[in-house]
Amino acid sequence: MTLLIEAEHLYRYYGKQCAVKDVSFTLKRGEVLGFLGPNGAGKTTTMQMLCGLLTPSSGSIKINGVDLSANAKTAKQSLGYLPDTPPLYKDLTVQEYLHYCGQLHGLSKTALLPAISQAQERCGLLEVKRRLIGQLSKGFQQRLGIAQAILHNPDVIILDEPTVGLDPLQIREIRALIRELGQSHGVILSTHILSEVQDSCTHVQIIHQGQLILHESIAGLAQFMDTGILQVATRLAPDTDSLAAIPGVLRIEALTATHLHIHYRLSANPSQALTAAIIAAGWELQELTPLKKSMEDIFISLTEDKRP
Ligand SMILES: Nc1ncnc2c1ncn2[C@@H]1O[C@H](COP(=O)(O)OP(=O)(O)OP(=O)(O)O)[C@@H](O)[C@H]1O
Repeated sequence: MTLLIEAEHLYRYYGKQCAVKDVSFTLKRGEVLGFLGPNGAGKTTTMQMLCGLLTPSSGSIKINGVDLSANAKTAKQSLGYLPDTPPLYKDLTVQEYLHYCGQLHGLSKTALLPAISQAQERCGLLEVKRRLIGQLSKGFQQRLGIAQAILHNPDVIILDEPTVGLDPLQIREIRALIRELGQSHGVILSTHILSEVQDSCTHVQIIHQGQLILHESIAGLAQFMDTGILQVATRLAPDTDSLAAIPGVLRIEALTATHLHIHYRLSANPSQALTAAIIAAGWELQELTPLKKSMEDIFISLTEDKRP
């Protein structure tokens, strides 16, 4: 299967400042890659290089197997881009605007109308297609921004902060749309919102001071979320010495006589043995939950580790 994006050893200098350092990654169809990083980390610079708006100082980008610098026009046909501020003309109707965008994308006359209808349908715009863009809510304007990005049915969709400024209901709708797009395309979205990555993405990538410090599947993030602590509650006070003797248990932190934090070796999770021991002793188990780090905790620990 052809990779939709192959970015290899990307560097970008602004004068002497190196904004992006040796960034390499790939994107496949069916992946939604969340691109995270603190302010000034290099997200926009990287996204603009991927879209062909900024030339890398060195390194190479292939879009759907086509080299972006050698064959920009062909490579860009596989790309749809939503900048952080959608390029909308407020005096046009939704239909007129998409017509104009379709012409810019080079769609033929016969392809144009079906493409507009399909994009409107996918983005939930059919009910407002005759309305002036300036009169639409921010949520509908954002959907329209996405519609112009997918109008020519590109393989790769790049979305810069797609949910900024939307209300919670609109955010939920746009995230559902992104997940749906991810099933048949490859999507990259940049965001500051960590929950957005867990909610909409299949993969996450964190950039810090120009360098990638994490590229993981959302499933693979589980290993970073383990704290090695079980939260245990019982109705009757257990004998902590006998629990501490169970293989895998490192130490027991008693919050109260019946609420414990049991620290364990990650390679030997003692949940089953603890459950069995507590039940057998008649201490009445009420809770046994692994404590997990949040995305925020992971993000902070990864970026703090790399501070100069
Ligand atoms: N045109 C430019 N000229 C000089 N320096 C720039 C330019 N654009 C970006 N930079 C610098 O490059 C670094 C990376 O910026 P970039 O905009 O890519 O980061 P970002 O992760 O998108 O940040 P934000 O989340 O704040 O948008 C920053 O230090 C920024 O000041």
